[in-house]
Amino acid sequence: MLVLKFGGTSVGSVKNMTNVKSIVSEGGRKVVVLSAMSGTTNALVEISKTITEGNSEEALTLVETLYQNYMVVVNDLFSKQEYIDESLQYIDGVFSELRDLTTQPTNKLLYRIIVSKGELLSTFMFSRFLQQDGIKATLISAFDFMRTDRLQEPDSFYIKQNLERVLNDNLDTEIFITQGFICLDADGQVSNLERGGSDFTASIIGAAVGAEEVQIWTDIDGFHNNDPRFVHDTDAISHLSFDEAAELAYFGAKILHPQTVMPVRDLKIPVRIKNTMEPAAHGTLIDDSAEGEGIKAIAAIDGITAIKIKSARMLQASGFLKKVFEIFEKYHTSIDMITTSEIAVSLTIDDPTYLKDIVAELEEFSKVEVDTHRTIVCVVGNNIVHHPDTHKLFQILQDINIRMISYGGSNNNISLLINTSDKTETLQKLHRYVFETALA
Ligand SMILES: Nc1ncnc2c1ncn2[C@@H]1O[C@H](COP(=O)(O)OP(=O)(O)O)[C@@H](O)[C@H]1O
Ligand SMILES: N[C@@H](CC(=O)OP(=O)(O)O)C(=O)O
Repeated sequence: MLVLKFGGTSVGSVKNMTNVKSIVSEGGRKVVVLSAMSGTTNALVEISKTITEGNSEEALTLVETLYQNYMVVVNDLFSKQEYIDESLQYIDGVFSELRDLTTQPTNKLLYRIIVSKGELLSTFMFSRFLQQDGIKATLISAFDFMRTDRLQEPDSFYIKQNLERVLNDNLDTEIFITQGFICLDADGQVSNLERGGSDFTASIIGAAVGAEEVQIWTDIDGFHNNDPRFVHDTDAISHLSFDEAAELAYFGAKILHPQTVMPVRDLKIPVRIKNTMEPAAHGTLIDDSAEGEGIKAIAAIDGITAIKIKSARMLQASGFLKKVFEIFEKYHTSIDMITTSEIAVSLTIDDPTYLKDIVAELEEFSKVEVDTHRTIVCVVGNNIVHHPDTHKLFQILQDINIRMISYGGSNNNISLLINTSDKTETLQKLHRYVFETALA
């Protein structure tokens, strides 16, 4: 069994959906996980935000604009009248629900119901697109098996049991199509795996069915050695270990959802990143073997807040860090980077939801400084901490104001905290140096 996930761009046009059709119609039994058509989830988030702001008239206008886009897609996608009629009926149902929702009182559930519609629309239309060509494909609802527990983690036992049941109900099916991103929560309410979560859906399914491989099909020829949105001349990496891929994804490589590697790592199920527009390209293989020395890739994550906690009480006192960490734990806020001196500790968080509460509690026993708009740049490679030339990175960045350095936490990762305004320059300088010297 294979699991293939196609992202927003891959299902974002008739041309790309035609590529996806030819990719999925080859080979054996598979589960195909689809995202919403590109732009749809953003539009749904905007609709939900507009409703929350109390502007239901504007929300209705946004719903109508999106509806018109789908009318065009149906006309382009289908040639046979029965498929046009069936799709129009489905789309009309979804959009009449969205119109009703524009006047409902807002809450988290309303948002989740609204954003779930993108994947429901794309999977419905793609399954009918295959059927129009006589390709047998069964649409299965993620709501029938994909569920999170009280800690909002995937409920792997529930998922395995229910997915097996759904697959066994359709023993003669070769191609299953399902929605990425969406799921039910522990109370059985509509929920999701957070933005970009379809990759995570694919690896959760891969683990549940014991897949041979999980394939992430996207709009680029693999995991690149730097962020192509900020640096020219980046190259696809042919191989990454699970650890390397996880670090890069966690520290901002948008191509992979940060949690994707988690469900498959222990089961040693490889993840392959492929380009829907260029299926013959090698792509990137992610598995449990580490190979080569030197820097493999650079990534950056914005929206980081740095917190410096200074206290005379820290001097030669044990238990100070415990006290600090307990506050972050209390507010379910995870810490990304940390450096300490004898009288101060600096750390970073990427979720500032509870920043005010955290600072208030820290100020009860220390002096606190907060810096927002920071970026973590992360350099990843096999055993780079021990590479004799690694220190030269800091010479290259002598004009950049580096606020924190994390070196030696793992052998494979060096992280630097910089001002977000210096991000592009930092990525470009590192790229030029690293990939044109012996460090690569
Ligand atoms: N290191 C990287 N390698 C490849 N792509 C990257 C990297 N960092 C950022 N990206 C961006 O990620 C995009 C693909 O991710 P995403 O938009 O989530 O795809 P999809 O819609 O297929 O899920 C690429 O088009 C590229 O601009
Ligand atoms: N549609 C969702 C889930 C997703 O994973 O999308 P994509 O695969 O296009 O990044 C989102 O936009 O967040």
